[in-house]
Amino acid sequence: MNYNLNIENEDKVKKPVYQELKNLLSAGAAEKKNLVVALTIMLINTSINLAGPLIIGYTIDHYIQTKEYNGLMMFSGILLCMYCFVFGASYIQTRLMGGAAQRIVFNLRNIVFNKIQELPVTFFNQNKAGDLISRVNTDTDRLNQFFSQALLQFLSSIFMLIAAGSFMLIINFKLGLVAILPALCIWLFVNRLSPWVRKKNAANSKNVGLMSAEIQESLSNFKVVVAFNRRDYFRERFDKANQQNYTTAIGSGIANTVFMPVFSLFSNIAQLLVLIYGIYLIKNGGLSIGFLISYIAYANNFYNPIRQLASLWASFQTALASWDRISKILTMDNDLQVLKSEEIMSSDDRGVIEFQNVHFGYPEGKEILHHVNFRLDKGKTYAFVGPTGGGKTTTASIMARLYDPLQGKVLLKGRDIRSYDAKERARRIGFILQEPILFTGTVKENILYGNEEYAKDSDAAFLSVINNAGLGQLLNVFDEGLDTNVTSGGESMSLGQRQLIAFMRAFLRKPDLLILDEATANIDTVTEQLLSQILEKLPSKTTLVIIAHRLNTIENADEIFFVNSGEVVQAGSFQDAIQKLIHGKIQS
Ligand SMILES: Nc1ncnc2c1ncn2[C@@H]1O[C@H](COP(=O)(O)OP(=O)(O)OP(=O)(O)O)[C@@H](O)[C@H]1O
Repeated sequence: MNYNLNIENEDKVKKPVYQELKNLLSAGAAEKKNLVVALTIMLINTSINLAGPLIIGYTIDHYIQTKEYNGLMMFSGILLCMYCFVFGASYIQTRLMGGAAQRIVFNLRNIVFNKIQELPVTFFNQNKAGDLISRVNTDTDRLNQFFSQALLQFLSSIFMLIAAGSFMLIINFKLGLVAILPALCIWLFVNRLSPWVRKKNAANSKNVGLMSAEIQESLSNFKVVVAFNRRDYFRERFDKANQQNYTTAIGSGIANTVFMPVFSLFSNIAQLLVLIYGIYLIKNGGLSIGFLISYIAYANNFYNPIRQLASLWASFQTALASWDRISKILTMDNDLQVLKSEEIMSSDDRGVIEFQNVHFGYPEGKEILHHVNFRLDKGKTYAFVGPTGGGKTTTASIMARLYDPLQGKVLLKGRDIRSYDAKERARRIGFILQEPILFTGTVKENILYGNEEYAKDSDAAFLSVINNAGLGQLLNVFDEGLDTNVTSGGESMSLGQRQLIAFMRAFLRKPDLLILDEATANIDTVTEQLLSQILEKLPSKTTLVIIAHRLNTIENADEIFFVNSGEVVQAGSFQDAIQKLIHGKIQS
């Protein structure tokens, strides 16, 4: 599956407007009830507004020309009541839609965020965090604007347009045709230009995302930026992204306003035509003055919504472009699915983890692992060594099913690793990354991350769990022990401290397989020795995989594997491996 959100699907078919609107409305499906009530109010209001000109025309012909002022007062009163009702109903409708729009965006943000959480590591490799933030924040906000302000105006304009058009044709068919003809020119114009406007808006949304990604990258790497004095470099990059954003924003601004003058021109032409032809009809006795006034009001009621649609069209197109960006995330599936029908083979005798003819490459990259076969047995310690970029972390990531092989199979306890659900797999496999990730909170909360077993323990109970596991001494490096605050996603901790927290986090889960990817590289020698003593206390069932560059870390390994140029070669014990290296049987 292609997880790159910014790769456009070339053969995307253009959908008709009603289909697009339906898609957009699906975002607000949960607010259907409120939308229906608001829509009903809108229909009543529009109908009342439509009746207005008819009543005015009737009053002119029957009461003003005949000077019956009682009737005039009565109809003026009726009109006043109608307009007051419209005012009250519009207020209710606006409040209803404002609340509904906020709830739609609230739910949508949750849905998009949860969806992002479900997606595999490849998705995060292929998309920049800043762009994702922009989709969750900015694009959902644009939908909010559409739902709270534009949607009902949009629908009411369409309704008013159809109703006023029909009224005009019913009252006087020929005059109706004269009035409506210029609108056909507008329709042709809009039809031709809409794809262009949509493209301009999509380009602008994309650039907002790219700019946000640029900001995110420089902010999250600010230390390197400052240390290498690369502020200019990032300033230049930001300037470029900002410039692109500015250019596309101007493009979309022009596209969004291009309809306006055209709409005004044709609506003025229409009114002029109605007036000329209407006077001609009055002269020949085919129309009364009252009706011509009603007619001009209807022509207004017909062209005003078109003018309104011109500005709403932009909002509609922007919302569509944003909905496109959001729904791209929503339609993505995690391709690391759990296999349902995997036959459970006899477990332990097949080892803890086994690679069977595994081939792997990152998306759009060359193959990294070729034809890899090995088996790791229960309770043993294995070391994976090899040159930088040789494929050690990739091999470990496949063991933890962060990725699936392109070919071949990985077995966990004799069963295809794809048949384990995520919870079970995470319970069985502990993975300490080269750069452990911490979350804002306390040391305790970070150790307990993803561990339900001790989640409800009191502080004292949890401390005794830590002490019983022999981890107590590791807490000495934190000023306030378990209560030490972790801020800015771990930035307040040294790398070594972060590694210790990640170590305790993994250790307490008592996994079947514990992978340490350069996990002790930033810890002082004394603490490292302490860690190796603690590792000896791991349950005898736990298989340990150590990825390391320092020889002392792997001395006690039962078996060494060399990982180089995508090949994983079994090299025997530490001594055997050294001998093989000396005699050049393994390429270092
Ligand atoms: N997310 C990724 N997307 C594309 N290519 C990647 C990705 N991660 C790693 N690679 C590539 O895969 C190859 C193996 O990388 P890997 O991280 O597995 O090596 P390593 O042996 O662990 O290196 P080191 O000792 O430096 O940690 C490298 O060529 C690297 O550029």
